[in-house]
Amino acid sequence: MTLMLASVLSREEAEIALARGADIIDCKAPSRGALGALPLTRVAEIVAFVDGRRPVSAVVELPHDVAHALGAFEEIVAAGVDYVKFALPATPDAGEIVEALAPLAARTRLVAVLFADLGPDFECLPALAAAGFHGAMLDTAHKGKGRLIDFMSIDALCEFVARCRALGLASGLAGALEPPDVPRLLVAGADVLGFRGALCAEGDRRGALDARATALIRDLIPAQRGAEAPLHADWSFIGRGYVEPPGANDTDCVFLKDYVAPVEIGAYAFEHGHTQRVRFNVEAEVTRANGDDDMRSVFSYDVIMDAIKMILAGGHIEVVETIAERLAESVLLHERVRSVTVQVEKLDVAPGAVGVRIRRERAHQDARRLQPAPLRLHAVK
Ligand SMILES: O=C[C@H](O)COP(=O)(O)O
Repeated sequence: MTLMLASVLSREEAEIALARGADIIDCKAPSRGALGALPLTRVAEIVAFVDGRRPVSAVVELPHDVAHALGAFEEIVAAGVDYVKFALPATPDAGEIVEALAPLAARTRLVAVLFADLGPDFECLPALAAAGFHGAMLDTAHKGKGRLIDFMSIDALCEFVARCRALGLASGLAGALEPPDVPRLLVAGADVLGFRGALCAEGDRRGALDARATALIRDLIPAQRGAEAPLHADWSFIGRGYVEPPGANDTDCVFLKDYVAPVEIGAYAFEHGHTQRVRFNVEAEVTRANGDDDMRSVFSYDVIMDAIKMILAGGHIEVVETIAERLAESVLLHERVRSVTVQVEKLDVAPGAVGVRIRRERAHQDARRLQPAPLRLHAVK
């Protein structure tokens, strides 16, 4: 299950985030950059207000020397937060910093933040796990220069999440995320998606938290609906519009037409080690949107393109049928999709095109039984 983290700068904003259903209240000073710390008194105020109703996280700005760093961490822990986040620099002394924080990690939940736009080194993940860190989060350092997804492909993000999971680390994704990013990122299966800008009026992270914007993000992330509802039941709601209006039976077609990508494909020896052009045509029959111009009620073609990219990122594939089956399977994970037709064509083996077209559908009730396994279509390196 993916939780929603909302970064707030005051008790008043914490109140909005709480009322709109954020799962984690994150204390942060957006005016101080990507990972700016709030004054301790403000953090303590937010902790007191939240009063155990949700976990609270807070940012520590890492001072230059380790001795002072430990002091800063101790102070924030004393303020009563449940998680402490800090930016782990991509510098040669990162290992030393992690080691120095190991004693603290034994008694508090530390989360190292890596910046996707500053060449993050995933090789630090095993060291974080060995030092007893709670988790690792990807964010962006330079706000206003792009979203997380601009700096890292969906398959790289899936790999980050999978590596964290394999090491027993919680994983988080953030970085100027916008509402349409949510259904795309849910596929990665991260433990947390973090937001600030998307929760503010006009998407301005330095502005005030906005209740409607916060509610939109909340609605796009499936929430646990009571103890009787198993977490995995929500997996089937991934995608824009996971809330299906009762009695909605009409369908429309969302399609991807003539999408051509270089693919390592072919069963012959001569087809290995290089790519050939493959054309994709996908038609998803989806429950009709309610026409209210609200992204919560539609299924996105982005999701189809992401699924293709993730499948191709897995490396060489022998036959077009495999791609078609995997693609149909991923598209059908989305509750709104009733059936899908996938056509995959190789363009470089004959004057025209050769390939396969398949149509797959699922019974409505089957969607509820889908497991929450993240869409990991290739081996974790
Ligand atoms: O920890 C999450 C963030 O505060 C992300 O902020 P942002 O959505 O403005 O990049």
